[in-house]
Amino acid sequence: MHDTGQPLIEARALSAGYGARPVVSDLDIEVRPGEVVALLGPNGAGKTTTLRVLSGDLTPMGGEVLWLGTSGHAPLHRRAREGLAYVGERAVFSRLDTADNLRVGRVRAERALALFPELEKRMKTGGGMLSGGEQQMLSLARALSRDPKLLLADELSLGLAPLVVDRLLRAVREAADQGLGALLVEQHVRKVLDIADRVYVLSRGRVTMTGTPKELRGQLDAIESSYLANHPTP
Ligand SMILES: Nc1ncnc2c1ncn2[C@@H]1O[C@H](COP(=O)(O)OP(=O)(O)OP(=O)(O)O)[C@@H](O)[C@H]1O
Repeated sequence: MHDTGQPLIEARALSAGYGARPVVSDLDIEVRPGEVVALLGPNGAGKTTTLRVLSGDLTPMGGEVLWLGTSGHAPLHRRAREGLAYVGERAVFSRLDTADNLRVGRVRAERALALFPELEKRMKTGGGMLSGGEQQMLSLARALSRDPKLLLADELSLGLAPLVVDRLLRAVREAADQGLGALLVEQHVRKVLDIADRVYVLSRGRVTMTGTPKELRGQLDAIESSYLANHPTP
């Protein structure tokens, strides 16, 4: 456990959604410096909605979000300037090479390569020609190179090979060991539990379980089968 201070972000009795309908309700969630927190749950549980409202991309319908100890709605771009990084869909410019992708993100190449040396041989390769894993390393390198206080990441490892998933999660863990707080929505339940300090499980818009990975180990099967219930196998 690497807890070093007051929460970077805190949701109190938070609800959010689209139109008149809340999709998530009564959320109490916090992330502190130095910790990796996993947000798990089946498709449609409201994980992306939770990240969006925490980031400032969606306005709360009820309750509050405290960002750096201050309550009130601040848009994503303001929170981004203050140290919030959001990694959602792969945001790589396919027509720019890796070096230019870093340049437009105002990231020093050396900094990104220190995080992901495997990108060095791909600096002149167009973003669209990178593998899914390389694209995600580039997205994560761009986010982490700015030394954010908080990382919110939505399915970093979607569709990636297990070794690449390990690599991305290890980079997040190492950044957290240097003080980053991270909230990760992740389908690879067992892998994320290997690096997480705490876990929230969301079901139908509410937190139904919370604890350390050790505390939740005995319930892994239940957590995973709740996913499977929403992913019928062919
Ligand atoms: N922009 C939107 N407008 C209206 N409804 C939305 C919007 N985005 C999501 N929803 C609805 O909100 C609910 C929760 O979606 P959300 O994407 O937050 O869940 P999730 O847990 O991230 O699921 P997934 O793993 O499938 O992305 C779903 O019923 C979805 O249809």
